Amino acid sequence: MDRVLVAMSGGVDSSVTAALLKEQGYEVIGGTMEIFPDYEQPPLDEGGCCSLSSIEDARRVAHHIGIRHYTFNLKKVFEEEVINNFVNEYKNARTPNPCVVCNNEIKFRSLLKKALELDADYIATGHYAIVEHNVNGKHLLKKAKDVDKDQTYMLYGLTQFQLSHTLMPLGNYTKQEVRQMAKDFGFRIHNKPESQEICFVPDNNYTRFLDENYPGLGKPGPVMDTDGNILGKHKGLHHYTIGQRRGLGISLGYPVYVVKLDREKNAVIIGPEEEVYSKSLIANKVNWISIDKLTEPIKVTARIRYNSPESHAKIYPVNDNEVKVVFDKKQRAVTPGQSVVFYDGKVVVGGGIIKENF
Ligand SMILES: Nc1ncnc2c1ncn2[C@@H]1O[C@H](COP(=O)(O)OP(=O)(O)OP(=O)(O)O)[C@@H](O)[C@H]1O
Repeated sequence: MDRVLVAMSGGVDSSVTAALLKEQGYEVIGGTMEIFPDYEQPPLDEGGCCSLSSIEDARRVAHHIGIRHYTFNLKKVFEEEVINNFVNEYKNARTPNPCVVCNNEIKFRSLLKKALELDADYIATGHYAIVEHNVNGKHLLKKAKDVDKDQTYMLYGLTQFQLSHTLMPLGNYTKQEVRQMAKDFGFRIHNKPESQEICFVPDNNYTRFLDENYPGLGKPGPVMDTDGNILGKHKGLHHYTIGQRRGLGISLGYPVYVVKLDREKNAVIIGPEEEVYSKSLIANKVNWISIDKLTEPIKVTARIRYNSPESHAKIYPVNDNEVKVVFDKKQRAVTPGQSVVFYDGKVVVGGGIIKENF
């Protein structure tokens, strides 16, 4: 019988994952990660991911379905890999995706290591995505049936080794079906609200999180137009992101947007809306899933942020680590630090992190 460690957050999705796999005949073990640094522990009753009440929820579900449950303290590696990267990216005037780093470095590296140490064959999560093993010698990642919930954008960084040891049984269900299953399994948590966007940032207010915990991260500086004329003052680059219109405090008689964050000049560059669009980008830290490597240009659809639609593009090899993406139509707010993910229909081809746009 194959053994699987289910990553249990105490939420609906991972609880149903554990119950489904048990029904399918796996030997299931539950594992909950403690990842919040001590300064960010939510109050007991708030119940965000990996708060004490979430660990209790996960434990209760594990007991209910009759499986072993472990708690793993991964606070140190989470702080080193995810939070430090998040803070540094803002320091470097970029806009990060911490969930991508968490998947690559925490869930599918540190937690997978724990799973293998427990002699598990697989790790399973409640992500909405489909993993298909051994398709023409590849382990594929595909979009979820529930397109609104699809999480492949956050998972493109998984290696073939990681995918070979991964199960994501929710990919073929809609969220509504999963909630119904949670109810049918008799889980008290069946109507628990969705988890928030960035688990370690309260109320998704990342500027407050950065200002409170990392004072001095950004310094005030000039707001300029693309010709270098100074038009005002900003509060620190981490308060701004490309495409932003509100909160600039500048009136030029026409709408203006952030078009670039210039780290060298510590300047927010603004301009009219057409300057927010770009046709091409360079991405680095690329990872390929359905292909071994990019040797010649190919046509794909590409997504430049979590909730954006896919756009037609051609991707060109630059070197082993970098790729150039040329879109058929100009894209709005191509943002350094965000990931770009490439698809061939439902299949994830690969992706990388946006380094520059032009
Ligand atoms: N603290 C944690 N410990 C163990 N696994 C976790 C933890 N947080 C998240 N996961 C795993 O990662 C998956 C995706 O996390 P995400 O934050 O997107 O949660 P979610 O989609 O709201 O799922 P859930 O309903 O299970 O909380 C979860 O389904 C779970 O398998």
